[in-house]
Parts: sequence; C-alpha cells; structure tokens
Amino acid sequence: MTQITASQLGTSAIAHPAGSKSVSAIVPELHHLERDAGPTKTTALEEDANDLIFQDLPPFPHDVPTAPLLRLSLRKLIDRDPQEESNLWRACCDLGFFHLDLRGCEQSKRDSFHQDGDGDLNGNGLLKDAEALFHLGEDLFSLPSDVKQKYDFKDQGSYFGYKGLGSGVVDSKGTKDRNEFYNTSKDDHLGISERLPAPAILQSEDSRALLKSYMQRSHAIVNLILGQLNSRLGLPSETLQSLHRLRGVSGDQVRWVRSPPQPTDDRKMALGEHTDFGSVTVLFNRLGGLQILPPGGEEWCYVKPLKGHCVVNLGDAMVKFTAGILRSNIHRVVNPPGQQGDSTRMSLVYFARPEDEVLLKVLEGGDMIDEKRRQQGGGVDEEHITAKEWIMRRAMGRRAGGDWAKSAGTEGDRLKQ
Ligand SMILES: O=C(O)CCC(=O)C(=O)O
Ligand SMILES: [Fe+2]
Repeated sequence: MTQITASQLGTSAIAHPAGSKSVSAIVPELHHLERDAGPTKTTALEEDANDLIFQDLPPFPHDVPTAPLLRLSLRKLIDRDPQEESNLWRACCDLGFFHLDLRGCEQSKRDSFHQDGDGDLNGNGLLKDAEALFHLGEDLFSLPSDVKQKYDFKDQGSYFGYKGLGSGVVDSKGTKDRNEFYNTSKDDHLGISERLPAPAILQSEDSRALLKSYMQRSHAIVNLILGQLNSRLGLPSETLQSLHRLRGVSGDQVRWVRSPPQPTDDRKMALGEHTDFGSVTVLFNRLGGLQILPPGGEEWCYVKPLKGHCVVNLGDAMVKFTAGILRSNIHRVVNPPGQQGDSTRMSLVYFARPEDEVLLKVLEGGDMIDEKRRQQGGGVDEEHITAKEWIMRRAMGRRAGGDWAKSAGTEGDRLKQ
C-alpha cells in the first residue's frame, strides 16, 4: 500500500502534487502545503495521514492535480472555534468546497444554530451510517436491471428513484452519462410526504431507519453550516435555517451514484459538469473521480477522498440567496485515477435544498448582501422561481430527451455551448 508522507499532506489542507500545474497560483489563499518536514519530523503527521487513507482500496495516485480544499473539523465548528469559523467562511466564499473531519465527534451538542431537535451533530454516527449505506447501495445496484428500471419515475415528472446507466446526458450534444443513480427522498423517510414505491431492499425497517438517521445527521450538519454562514452574512437570526427546516417540505434527498470502470481506451465523463442545484451537499467518496474546476483555472483537479471525512459543497441556492457572495463550484465525475481506474466507484450524497416554496432570490436584511447588490448596480432582474421549480428544471433537463439548455445553473454560459 502506498503511503502518504507528511510533505504530501498538510494538517489543514490537501495539497496538489509536485509537478502538476499550480492550483495554488490560482487560489493562493486556500493553499496550505506543508513544507517538507524532513525525515526526522514526520512521524506524527504520517500517522495522521495514514488514518486518512482507505487501506482496503487501490491508492489514490500522487501524480494527478488535486484541488486545494481546506480540511475543517466538525468538532471545532461545534465548539465555535474562531479560526475554524473563519476557515469555513473562506472555503464557502472562495471555492464552495471543503473537507469536513467527522471523527471523534460523538455527543449531540445543541447550540444556538441547531434548532430542529431531531438530528444530532454526531460525526461518528454519520460515518457509521455512511458505511452501512455504502453496503446497502451495493445491494441495491446489484438488483437486476429490469427491477431497478421499475423505479425510474421520470415519466411521472419525478427525479426520485432510479436512473439507469446512460439515461442521463453530460453535454448539449446528448452524450450519454456513465453512471446509474438512485435518489430517495427525505420527506418520504421522515413521514412528511407519501411513501414512494421502492425496491424491497429499501423498504425494510432497518433500511428505512438507517436512511432516516443518515438524513437527520446530515441535515444537522447542514444546519450548523447554515447557522454560521447566517451569522457571517449578518442576516437576521435563523434566516437561512428557517428556509431549510428538517420537517419542511423540500426536495432534500439521499443519492447513491455508481459508475463501473471504463475501458482504458474510452474514458469519458461519468457524470457531466454541473453545479449542485440546492443549498448544501454532504458527500461521501471512497475512490477518486470527482473533479472540480477551481475559480479562474483551466485544469480540472481531483478531490482526493479522505477517510473519516465528508466533502461539503454549496449549491446554486446559496449563490442566489447571497447575490454571489457564496460560491457553488462546477464539478464532474470521471473514471477514478491511476490504479483505482479498474474499480467500480460509488458515492453517497445528501442534498439539502431550500423548502419547495422558497423563492430563489437575494435575501434581504443583511448589510453584506445589500452592499454586494449595490456593487452590482442594484436591482439585477431576478427570475421568479421557487426551489421546487428550479430543481425540477435542472434535474429533468439532464435526463436523456430533456431540455439541456434549461438545465444550466449559476455556472453561466459554460453549459450552454
Ligand atoms: O460522485 C460524486 O463524487 C459527486 C456526485 C455529484 O456531484 C452529484 O451527484 O451531484
Ligand atoms: Fe454534484
């Protein structure tokens, strides 16, 4: 097993390898590459670095460009560590993506940001749930195709349920995707909406309890982040949280994404480039393949999966609410890099979205957002669109036969070509 050394992995940021194009030149303020500590000083960091590796998987290669994500700690965010709060703010403004260390965070500690009551801020619990859901996802995708296909609800105008391999598109030419995914709704699992038909394996009491727990724990983290952003933005208390109540009717969902290994001589995008539609995404990766295009850069960079962590990224709703102060960065999924390339890749996602009827428009009542609007010349004409309409338009436009042009998000013209 290849091991990471301290010189390749900083304690608070993930470095790109020597020899790759310098992402740090593009986003210097995010890049905290540790200097080579030399052979005598590496032990503690090496141990730490080894804890971050999935020992049971082929290694993530050293010679590919990796994105400069900050590595934040859930524990420190719960404890209101000022430095961590500043790092969170920077990560959300500059890149819109960060790693969140969930380890060693057991107790539910209620604080002023955490009002829902039903979800504990329990990092270890979330890691355990994610692990179990990876297994459930494997079983789910190993069902016969015709069984899975019964749960594709596209024709009923729903994005919940199954999407088969190649039933989505990755560009305006209609190039087929190379992943299958399954979306399951928070409202279904929390008893807020009617129960959707699903394969028996997802209907068992155990599976439903697991999904519910995972949704509540992910949502609790989302709420913590929203609370901190709310206070940085100077918005009236609870503004962002009140648009994302755990028990509010929303398009929140869990998604498993599975991509089989692609032939060496024919590797294309597995999941097309996009920004996320909603507010905050909590993502678990084990194999590489997720790539982001850093701001101002031209080179796609891998997000290196870290054990014990999730990746958090912001979606378009946060851009719209804040007149662009917060960032939802474009990303895509390709075949896993290096020796990982022959493995089947699976990821697990929780998408938190504004409640269905929330209008996706600039929020009022915060000086920072008001100032940003003034800088932009005041009243930019805003489309009158609810979160539900926005998500439907974006999600359905990416299905084969959908309206690609309408699937574009806040990334602008890139997808319209
Ligand atoms: O599979 C991944 O790592 C990312 C998936 C993703 O970006 C999405 O489903 O929106
Ligand atoms: Fe995404």
